[in-house]
Amino acid sequence: MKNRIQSFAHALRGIREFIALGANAKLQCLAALAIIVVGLILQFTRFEWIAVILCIGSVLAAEAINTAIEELANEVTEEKSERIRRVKDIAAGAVLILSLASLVVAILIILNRLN
Ligand SMILES: Nc1ncnc2c1ncn2[C@@H]1O[C@H](COP(=O)(O)OP(=O)(O)OP(=O)(O)O)[C@@H](O)[C@H]1O
Repeated sequence: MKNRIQSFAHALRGIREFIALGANAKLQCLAALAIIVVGLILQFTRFEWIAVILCIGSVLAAEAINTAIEELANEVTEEKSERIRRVKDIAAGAVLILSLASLVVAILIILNRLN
């Protein structure tokens, strides 16, 4: 049980560090807050909230993994490296894919509410 609590504490420390490290993370948290406020104003339905929560969770989790990959890559080498460039670009691409998909979901939900 103590191990479980310790793992949870480590994961919470990881979330704190990921938000402190990345400017992107702060922006994404701000965007999440904005859509939550819009949802409260437009009174999203239960299923719309499910979609929004999944989108927010996916983007933040992808950004956290991206940050972890960047940290690891920098530990491997801070010198110019084609492979490190590719690794970082692909990880950033994964965040972009989820961010764009989430943007489309948000737009569709908002348009649906306004109709
Ligand atoms: N060691 C390296 N060798 C070659 N290119 C690199 C290297 N480190 C970073 N890059 C390039 O610079 C970009 C930005 O990398 P950086 O580590 O500065 O991340 P960042 O500024 O936090 O970016 P992101 O917006 O993706 O979080 C990478 O996507 C990659 O194209």
